[in-house]
Amino acid sequence: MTADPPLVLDIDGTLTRPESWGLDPRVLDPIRDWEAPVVIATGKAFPYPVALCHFAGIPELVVAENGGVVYTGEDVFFTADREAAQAVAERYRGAGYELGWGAEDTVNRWRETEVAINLDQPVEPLREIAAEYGLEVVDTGYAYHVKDADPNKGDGVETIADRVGFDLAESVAVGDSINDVSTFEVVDRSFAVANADRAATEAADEVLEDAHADGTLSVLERVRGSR
Ligand SMILES: O=C(O)COP(=O)(O)O
Ligand SMILES: [Mg+2]
Repeated sequence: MTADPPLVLDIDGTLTRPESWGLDPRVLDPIRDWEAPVVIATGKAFPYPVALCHFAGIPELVVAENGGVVYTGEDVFFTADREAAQAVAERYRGAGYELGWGAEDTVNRWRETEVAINLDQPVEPLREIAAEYGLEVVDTGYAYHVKDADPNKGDGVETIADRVGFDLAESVAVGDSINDVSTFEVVDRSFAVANADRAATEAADEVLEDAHADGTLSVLERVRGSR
């Protein structure tokens, strides 16, 4: 019982501060010092988790766009096509709605396999249009994601574990929302932070007492050296 277990970490709601955007900087040191692979698995567009790894000083092992983009540190895999999601976004705009991120839209600017819509925009028309294109709308609590139903974070994590050569049966995942359920299913031990939504809470092996980064830091403390 000396090695650290590999980690699969979500970003929003999991590495962030309560009630605001933004990383909790206390997570950076334990992640950097972790003596096993750390996979960042997020709904955010590819550059965001890559930048997080870069600034944390860890290898870039990344599942972005809810599994649509997977980076093993050597190869990038795209598991979905943005075309249909883009068509849904255009129809939604044509019906008089907005994606809700302003003119330059850095939320979608580098997004390659799905489209994200601000939670302050009406979701029902979005769901109706997405259904016409055979796509789903996933509400992460941070954005509505219009995406292919097939790719998910868990599949992406499996691809990375396979390529990097670590054992998911020894790994730990922490997350906060429905888009983390698939990662919970592929690891040994899964934890939902206290602010997690119902889907994540029900799927996790354990629901933490602490919320956001406090919850994640408590897991890191607990599982360090536990493999
Ligand atoms: O992009 C989102 O909506 C949520 O991102 P997350 O998967 O890192 O929590
Ligand atoms: Mg999240």
